[in-house]
Amino acid sequence: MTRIAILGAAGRMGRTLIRLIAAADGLDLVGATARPGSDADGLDAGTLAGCGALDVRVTVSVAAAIESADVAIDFTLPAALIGNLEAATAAACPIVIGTTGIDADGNAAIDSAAASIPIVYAANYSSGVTLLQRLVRTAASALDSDYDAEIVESHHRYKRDAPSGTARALGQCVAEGRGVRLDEQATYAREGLTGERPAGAIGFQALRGGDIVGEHTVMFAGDGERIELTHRAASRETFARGALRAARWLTGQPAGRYDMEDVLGLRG
Ligand SMILES: NC(=O)C1=CN([C@@H]2O[C@H](COP(=O)(O)OP(=O)(O)OC[C@H]3O[C@@H](n4cnc5c(N)ncnc54)[C@H](OP(=O)(O)O)[C@@H]3O)[C@@H](O)[C@H]2O)C=CC1
Ligand SMILES: O=C(O)C1=N[C@H](C(=O)O)C[C@H](O)C1
Repeated sequence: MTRIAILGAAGRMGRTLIRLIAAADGLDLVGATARPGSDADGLDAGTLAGCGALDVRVTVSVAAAIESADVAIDFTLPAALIGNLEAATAAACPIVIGTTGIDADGNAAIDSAAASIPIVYAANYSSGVTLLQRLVRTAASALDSDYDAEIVESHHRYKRDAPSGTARALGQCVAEGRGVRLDEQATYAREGLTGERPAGAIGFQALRGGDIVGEHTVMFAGDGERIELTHRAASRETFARGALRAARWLTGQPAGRYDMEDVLGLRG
């Protein structure tokens, strides 16, 4: 039995994860957190998620939520990440992180915590996007920079960060395939008298609307042809199933920072 604590239990992903844990064999929900001041504090986590009471109270204390957990799963907001990492490190609790919009300090905090506990971080836990990242790296290394790279992502109206973490990760794959630095080539959105497109730019466009779960296209536009690699998620369960797979896998790993390629055994 893998005992799991969900950090961010009141969110769209948190509730999806709780429902899947409740329905799964071999998984047990033992803790759940909400933002301090949240109406969800003190509620039964299963009732909150809409799958019936699970006898697990939502708390604002990360330490209490992870006390008896084999692994924590974090789908919160960037502002919560450092505190969650500190609590996981203090409790020696492995953690799967799905939160996006993390800045350089947050990223450094993950690296630092990974020196003492095992951590999986992925901007997208779907198997399809994990494969897409490989395809994009391959395409970018095969095509010269006359093929302009543009990344277009679409998400629901509630999403708070842009471009998506997945879009940034795909941009990183283009940069790696080309052997360049993303921070030197990235162009975010366009407006006004922009001038001609700089050679080698990696463009990002973010669309927001309705209930779109998450769609990403990487376009390589050349003269006379273009290649488009697209992934469309139709359900949040796709991400949640991947995160649960990562959680099961992580409990057997030594301290270190891992991603979905490690979880899926795709590393050469
Ligand atoms: N890696 C992946 O595969 C995926 C990543 N994501 C990412 O996961 C994150 C969450 O997405 P989603 O569930 O849609 O967003 P939501 O806004 O629905 O959920 C985030 C939840 O975290 C809560 N929260 C904020 N601060 C804390 C805290 N300190 N402790 C506990 N809970 C806290 C929020 O509470 P409140 O609303 O009260 O502020 C909210 O309930 C986003 O960064 C998103 O981009 C999403 C899908 C897939
Ligand atoms: O906020 C979301 O919903 C999603 N966020 C992740 C991201 O920023 O890439 C993954 C997925 O696209 C859904």
